[in-house]
Amino acid sequence: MSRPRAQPLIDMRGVGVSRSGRWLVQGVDLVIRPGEIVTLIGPNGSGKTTTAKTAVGILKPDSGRVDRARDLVVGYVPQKLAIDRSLPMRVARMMTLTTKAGAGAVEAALDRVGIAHLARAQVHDLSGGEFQRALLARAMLRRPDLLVLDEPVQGVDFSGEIALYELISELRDSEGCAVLLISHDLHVVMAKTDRVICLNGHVCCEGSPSSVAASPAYRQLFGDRAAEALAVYRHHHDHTHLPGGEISYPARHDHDDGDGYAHGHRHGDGPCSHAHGTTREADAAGRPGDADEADARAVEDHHA
Ligand SMILES: Nc1ncnc2c1ncn2[C@@H]1O[C@H](COP(=O)(O)OP(=O)(O)OP(=O)(O)O)[C@@H](O)[C@H]1O
Repeated sequence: MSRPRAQPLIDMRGVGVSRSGRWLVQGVDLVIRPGEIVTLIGPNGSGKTTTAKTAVGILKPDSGRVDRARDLVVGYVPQKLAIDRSLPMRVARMMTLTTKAGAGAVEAALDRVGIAHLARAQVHDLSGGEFQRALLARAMLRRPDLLVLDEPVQGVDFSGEIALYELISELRDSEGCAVLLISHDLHVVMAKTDRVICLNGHVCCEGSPSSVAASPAYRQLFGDRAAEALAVYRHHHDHTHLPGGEISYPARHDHDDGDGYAHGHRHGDGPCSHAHGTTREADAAGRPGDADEADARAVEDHHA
């Protein structure tokens, strides 16, 4: 699965897609290297799905070119699924609708995303977060070089959203796959994202989450308020969930509750305003030693 860094999995240059005489996207450059997490953001209709579909070969470009690594295996979780969730179907069955896999592999994949206990559950009984995990597990069954996730946090509440982003970055680390993530949610960009590409029919700007948030093109597109609402989340692996449901804390940890200052506490010591196990990387202007995040702005999230 690991390929030399010099060889991109996807290399799009000047790509345009046109329908009915209208350019849906134009002049898009997108390079995805092995193990990278690249996030496409942009308003509704800005061409994120079109770009992702063109990257993986579902759509053909009308201009420019797309090069893909030889034998590239893609795990694609589309935004809209052709699965009628109201029909009776067990989770384990859904896993093998599009990919051949034995019962052991299905069980392992569900276990990997934390829902092994739901293998025999009905798909229509799953919560939004569980359903997204099942789709992730199904995509991982293919052992992809590149995982493409179109709006993976749809139908997921705020803390579930953070947990899903965590899971995605853990899968990247353990499986070594690259991830192309699509989001129109400007409030949260996972901290593990290597690069954000901001689209609006063309690439407006690109870079680390914090540099994109600070860029004039991003601010022009989404406004200063949106730029300030971009929060970058970090996870501190500070505790272990024991089989009996108890939580073990090996040591105190430092975190930032959004006031710009890190301080130590443990869950259970008192009120903890952030989602379980996750802290917000707030206004890094006041945080020394994190140059990459230097321009990050974070304000109270709009989900609270
Ligand atoms: N087959 C098609 N024919 C004509 N127009 C299309 C087609 N597919 C997409 N479009 C249009 O292209 C534009 C980009 O669509 P796309 O789905 O790529 O945007 P998006 O950024 O993913 O949007 P969203 O955040 O709403 O999912 C939209 O205006 C859409 O209506």
